[in-house]
Amino acid sequence: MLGIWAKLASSLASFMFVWAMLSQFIPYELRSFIEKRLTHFYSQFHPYIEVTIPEHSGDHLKRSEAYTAVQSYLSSISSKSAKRFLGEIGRDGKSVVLSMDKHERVEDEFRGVKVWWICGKTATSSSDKPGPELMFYKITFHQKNRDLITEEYLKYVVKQGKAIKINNRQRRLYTNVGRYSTYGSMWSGIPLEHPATFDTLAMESDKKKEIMDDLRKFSNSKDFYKRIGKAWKRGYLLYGPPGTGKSTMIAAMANYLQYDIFDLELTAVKDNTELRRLLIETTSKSIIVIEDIDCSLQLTGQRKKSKEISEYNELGSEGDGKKGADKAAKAAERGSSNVTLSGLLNSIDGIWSSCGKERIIVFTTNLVEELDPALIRRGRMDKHIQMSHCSFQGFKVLAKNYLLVEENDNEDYQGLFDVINKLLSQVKITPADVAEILMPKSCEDTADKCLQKLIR
Ligand SMILES: Nc1ncnc2c1ncn2[C@@H]1O[C@H](COP(=O)(O)OP(=O)(O)OP(=O)(O)O)[C@@H](O)[C@H]1O
Repeated sequence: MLGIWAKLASSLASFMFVWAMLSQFIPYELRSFIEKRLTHFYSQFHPYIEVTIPEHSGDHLKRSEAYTAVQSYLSSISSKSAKRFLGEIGRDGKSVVLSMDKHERVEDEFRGVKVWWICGKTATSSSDKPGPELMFYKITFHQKNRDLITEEYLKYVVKQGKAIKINNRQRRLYTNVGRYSTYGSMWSGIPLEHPATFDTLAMESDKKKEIMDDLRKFSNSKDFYKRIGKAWKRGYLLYGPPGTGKSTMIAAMANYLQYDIFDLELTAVKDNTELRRLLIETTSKSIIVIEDIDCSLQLTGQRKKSKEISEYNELGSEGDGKKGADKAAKAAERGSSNVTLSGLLNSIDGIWSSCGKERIIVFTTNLVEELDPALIRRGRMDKHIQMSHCSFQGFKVLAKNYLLVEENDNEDYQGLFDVINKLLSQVKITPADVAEILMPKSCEDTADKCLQKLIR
């Protein structure tokens, strides 16, 4: 029996070899006609089904989403079973990204059912001559598993592949530059490499957990938003004194969800039309940030503006002088932008209701009570988060970040931590100030000394 199969296999191999040699001399149209007929003939007796996922679907020049998702999925599983790889340097310039080599076969298993993937190239045809070669992935499986594979496995592959792609992609921080770039965009992007995470954020742990749960729930709620007929968006208002970690929180949010950040500088936006265009250009899975919204908009005219300038100048003289002065300058400058409150509200509501992509918008402010209620009403800014002065829990996070010490590491620290705990309940100090004091400035600055300095 084995002998018959061996003979069959060897004749098939010889046939394939001869065909490969001969086919080079056969005109393209005739060759593809014969190949189609042979494939049809072969499929009559073959109990396996093949599904091809081409690089491009239809006339689109962009790679199809299914193709790139399959590619990411297969790169992740092929490291286990493929024998040959194509290696490429990743976008970060350091990591090596492996993908399947041409004609490499990769086996996968789904609920006990085996499938085989192959990566190949095919020549496209235009009316008179062969077109460029295009890549494809082909999956082969037994026909008895048709429903499982086409209805469940392929969806699973695309979902997994998209998640892998998002995790691997280099996230970016975009700012609006006030003019068009060479690509015709008003946004200019750089890699987002802010290291802040919720672990390093000084804040009470239950408050952190509540925000993380809210973010996760939002990003997993595509179907929910579709069902209730609302745009897939969520607004956060972060308010509190300067130096309490509002910008740090935004970076932690982006790192947690693997989103890009679009930092919108409203004072650089000419008018409402330009604002609308900027918002339309933002991509899915992004956080649109308007920092210091109170300084960015012409809310109630000149009188208010001059009041703000003096308030920020006072803020500047209290502590973080540069920031206070910056904000005063911003408040003075904003008269040059013609963006109006109603323009902002219409742009935000308009863009979000018309596209099905997930977006978070964050406003930050030091003066929440000054904001127009329409701007921050629930439904627009769904979650209001107060960033407050440093609590004992927040201090413990900073001590761990900056000095690598914890309360019960030894008795000395325990004593110092107790004093700090008591002091923090009486003194208002921002996490930024605590961080600055805890930061060792020389080799002599031991953890003990930095903690003593904070107490003083
Ligand atoms: N809650 C925090 N957790 C960890 N680090 C913090 C926190 N708050 C402030 N810091 C530190 O202080 C610096 C300034 O903080 P950040 O810019 O996030 O404050 P902010 O509230 O956005 O200030 P502003 O309102 O002036 O923009 C940060 O670089 C960070 O090192």
